[in-house]
Amino acid sequence: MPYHKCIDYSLYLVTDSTLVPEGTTLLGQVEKALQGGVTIVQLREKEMDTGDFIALALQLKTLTQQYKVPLIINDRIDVALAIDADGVHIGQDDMPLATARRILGHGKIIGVSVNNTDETKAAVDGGADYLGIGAVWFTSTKALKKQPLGVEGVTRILASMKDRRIPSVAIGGINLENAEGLLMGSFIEDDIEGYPQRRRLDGLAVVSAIIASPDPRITCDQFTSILAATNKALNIANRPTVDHVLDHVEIAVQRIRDQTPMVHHITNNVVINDNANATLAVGASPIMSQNRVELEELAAVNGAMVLNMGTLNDIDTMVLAAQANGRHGNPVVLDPVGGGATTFRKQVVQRFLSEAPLTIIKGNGGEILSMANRGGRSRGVDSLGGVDEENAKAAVEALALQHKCIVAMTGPVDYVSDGRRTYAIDNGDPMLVNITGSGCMVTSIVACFAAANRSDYLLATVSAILMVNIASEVAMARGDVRGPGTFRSALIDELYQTSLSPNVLRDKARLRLL
Ligand SMILES: Cc1ncc(COP(=O)(O)OP(=O)(O)O)c(N)n1
Ligand SMILES: Cc1nc(C(=O)O)sc1CCOP(=O)(O)O
Repeated sequence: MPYHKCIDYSLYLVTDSTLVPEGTTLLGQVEKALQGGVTIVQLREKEMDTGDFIALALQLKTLTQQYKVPLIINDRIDVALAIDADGVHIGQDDMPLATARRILGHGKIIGVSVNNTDETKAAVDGGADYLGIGAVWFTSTKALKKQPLGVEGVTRILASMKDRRIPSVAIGGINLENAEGLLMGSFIEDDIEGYPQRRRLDGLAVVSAIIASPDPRITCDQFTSILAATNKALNIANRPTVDHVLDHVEIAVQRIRDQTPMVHHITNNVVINDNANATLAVGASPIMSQNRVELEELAAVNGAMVLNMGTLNDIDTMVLAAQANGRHGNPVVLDPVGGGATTFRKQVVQRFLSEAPLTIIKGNGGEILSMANRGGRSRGVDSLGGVDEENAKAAVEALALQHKCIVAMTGPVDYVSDGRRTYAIDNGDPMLVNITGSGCMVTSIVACFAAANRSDYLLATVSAILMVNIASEVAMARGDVRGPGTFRSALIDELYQTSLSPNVLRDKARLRLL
């Protein structure tokens, strides 16, 4: 099953088949590393013929998919395309980033090697998904063209991404002895335009210390413990700041408009027209088919899938459609409408959780609390009663960790989490509760953002919810809005591509990192 989740760069294995110990194989070493907690794998083969490279990459893809870990291909975009890998890593002497992006599109991860602040700026401005900062230290794995950076040089590069930060891993000479010093030593804290910024490496990229280890599982266990201990010591866990998220909203909106992803909805009869219009308004393309015959074909061209439980007709088709989208690597968004209201609906939710590859679950307070077994009252499809922040945070985090997906709980305050990072969004006009299906509209827009922003589904979800909420505030402030009827039309207007500029979003956003 393809990878659907947020990218965890924390323990990044870069392979080298020339370094595997005698009596072992590359695939065997990678499997042990995966068992030990590697979170992302890059296939790096410098001397292999294309045919052999593709054959090995396919085998590795089968393996990484079993562990739900993304597979990146070093340098070779042709190989990445041939095996439909999750992305590529390119160096300064490889294909230019803009060309790679044009070929691969925005659905794939592109990492770029950087060794100084100019390269860093160019990679960030050029739309890289992550940076490989190196070399930190001398290494016998590769002949270096530039002087190693040391911890100080890595820190300088991290600090240079002052107001635009993208995930960053360090590479070169990293082992169990120096990893902690690197993570602790390159941590920086500063204050940018009133926002406290904490920055640290998002991960360690390691070749020889893992691939040449007599037991990669134990080695990776030890790296994982070091990463956890430093996270605890620094009291952070790869949490992008509010400022970074706001930067991302601008990019995320633009990506939908550039890509016009198709979003397949199996949604409820009450909201189908509004869902389609909201999808169109943000720049995506809706298709509302419920017909099983065409679902595989649709999944091949879709950008994302919405499963909305409101009127629940053909549940088998919903599961099959989600699975088809999963096979094609499309994010699947579940809206468990009324999920806690009846025994039947609770059973359907359980079926989706076990059989559908869910990327994002978006529900109201009652639905999410019910799924997290923390109470949750519903009347029909409406949520009853308020949810205090502590309980909301605990519920979204627990559910996200349990199901390895993004969870969003919408209400007067919206909470979005991947289990490690949780955001609260205080925007949104109260008039939203007076139009039926406003929550379903949010789900459609979450799917649009997820379709076009696959490298970080948490940020995609936060961006989507912010956009709808701010659009509701802008709509309500208009002189021509007199009640729910005019508000509904105004909301679609404000979601429409040209009306809600990134600057308006940035000015109005009330977002908190919990
Ligand atoms: C995560 C990561 N960072 C840096 C590199 C180095 O890539 P590149 O500069 O292309 O050099 P080669 O790997 O091709 O020798 C990397 N591979 N991975
Ligand atoms: C592949 C690679 N790239 C580097 C860079 O500086 O960009 S250093 C490097 C090799 C890292 O190997 P090891 O973990 O065995 O030291």
